[in-house]
Amino acid sequence: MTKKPVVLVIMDGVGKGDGGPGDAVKLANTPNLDRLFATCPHNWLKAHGTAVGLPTDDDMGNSEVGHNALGCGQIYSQGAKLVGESIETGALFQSETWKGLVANCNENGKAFHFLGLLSDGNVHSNIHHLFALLRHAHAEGVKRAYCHILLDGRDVPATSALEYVAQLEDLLRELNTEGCDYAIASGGGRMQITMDRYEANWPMVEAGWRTHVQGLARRFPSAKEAIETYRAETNCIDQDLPAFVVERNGQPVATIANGDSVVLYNFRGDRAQEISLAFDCKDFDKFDRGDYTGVDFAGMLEYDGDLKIPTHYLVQPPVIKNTLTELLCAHNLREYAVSETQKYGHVTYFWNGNRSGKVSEELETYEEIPSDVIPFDQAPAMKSKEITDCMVKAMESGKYDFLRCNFPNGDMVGHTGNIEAVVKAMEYVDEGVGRIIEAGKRLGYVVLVTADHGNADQMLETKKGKTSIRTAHSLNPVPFIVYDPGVEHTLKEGKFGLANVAPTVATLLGLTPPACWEESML
Ligand SMILES: O=C(O)[C@H](O)COP(=O)(O)O
Ligand SMILES: [Mn+2]
Ligand SMILES: [Mn+2]
Repeated sequence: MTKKPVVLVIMDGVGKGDGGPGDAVKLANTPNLDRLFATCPHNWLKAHGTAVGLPTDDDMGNSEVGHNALGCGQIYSQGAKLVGESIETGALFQSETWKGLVANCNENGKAFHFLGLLSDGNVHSNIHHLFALLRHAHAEGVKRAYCHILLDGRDVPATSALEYVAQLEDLLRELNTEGCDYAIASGGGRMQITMDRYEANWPMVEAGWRTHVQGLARRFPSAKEAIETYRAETNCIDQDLPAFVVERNGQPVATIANGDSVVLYNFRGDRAQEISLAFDCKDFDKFDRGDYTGVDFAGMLEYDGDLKIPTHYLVQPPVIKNTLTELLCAHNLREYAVSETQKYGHVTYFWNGNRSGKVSEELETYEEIPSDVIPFDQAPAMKSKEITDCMVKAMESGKYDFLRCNFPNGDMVGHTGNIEAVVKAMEYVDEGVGRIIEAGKRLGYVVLVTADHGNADQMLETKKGKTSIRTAHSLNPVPFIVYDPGVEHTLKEGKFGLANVAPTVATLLGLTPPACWEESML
């Protein structure tokens, strides 16, 4: 077995499509990837459902669960599953945190607010979790409950928001019993307010704060009217719809007032951390919170195990142990990771089991290239050139034993639904892969090419005979290619998933994968 240093290229959101008109990976001109598939050993890995710890094989993969599995060589039950189980067993409602939130409403006459992504995408949240929380709050005597809804259209069909709003309004009507006020109070598209990640765009979070907490957005009599009006005026898909406040008798239905109880019901951490900090931090300095003095705040999960964000949460996340980084550090091996802001946390925080800290400051080097704040279909190259430059430079330095990068293009442009731009995005990824392969050959590296889940490979979907643009991830398998010129590798036959990548990297580096890991493909 060779003991060359190893490079892992993660092409975010690049799976194996059906080769049809919605398969932007196939439509793109990708001479480098074509050559790799024609000449190198490769497998197709399962990147969705149970292979990455999600409840069922109907669940598409996503960056969190994908990078968790890639980085730890194991399959952990993930947030989507753990929250579902905690609701089912009732453990969530027995927690001190939940009891405290309810008691604050019942004993101090405060309102209960539920903030989160309104869909059944099961990537960041699940509307059924929200429904369970609302029902329980009502059964436990909470009189006033308000929903602050972030419209999805990114993990679910692009214009499906009204279906989820209708389901929520039905439940709220049922819970509006004598003396109760249960209502939607505010909302907006998830790419406009509240759900920024990795500090790419704090003004987005501030816009969410003004909407949910201060009631300062355009007012409508209902969420439905807000969505319909904005659609007609802007032609935007759900994720990009502007913020709105629901009003009644000339006043916002409810704003999040000092002392109220607030649950952020998203379970995934990347896009939940900034707004959590805004609610949770005493000395918060990212924007002016007005006359805010504090609320009883809880996240659905703990979003960062190292930074302890947020202070209070309802469900314990998977505690991911024995990661590849831990193994490498134990053997004094040096690692390097790079991406641009939008995926920087994916190759660091998600990769290392949702921990933002390092195992070893000395052995780990992480580099972030600032992302632009623009719709990515307008610039499908994103920072692929800069990521490649950094990677090649790190390879040339000869300092590192294991290097990884994430090219966001297939995924970030894929989510815009603009097929033409996604084709270009894939061509930029291919260029980056080509340069890294060339450097690998010149400098003596093994280069592995893979992905965390599909997206660019399925840009169209047909439902009930109607074909429309797909903005969500696909359920397709992803490639795993071994480029090691001059060395014969035989990949084992069998069914493999993302969790088989870390053991394969360990094997290439001459290390024995821990017994708790999945098996190496070599
Ligand atoms: O957060 C997002 O952008 C999407 O919901 C999921 O995309 P990702 O899992 O690739 O980040
Ligand atoms: Mn991804
Ligand atoms: Mn994505």
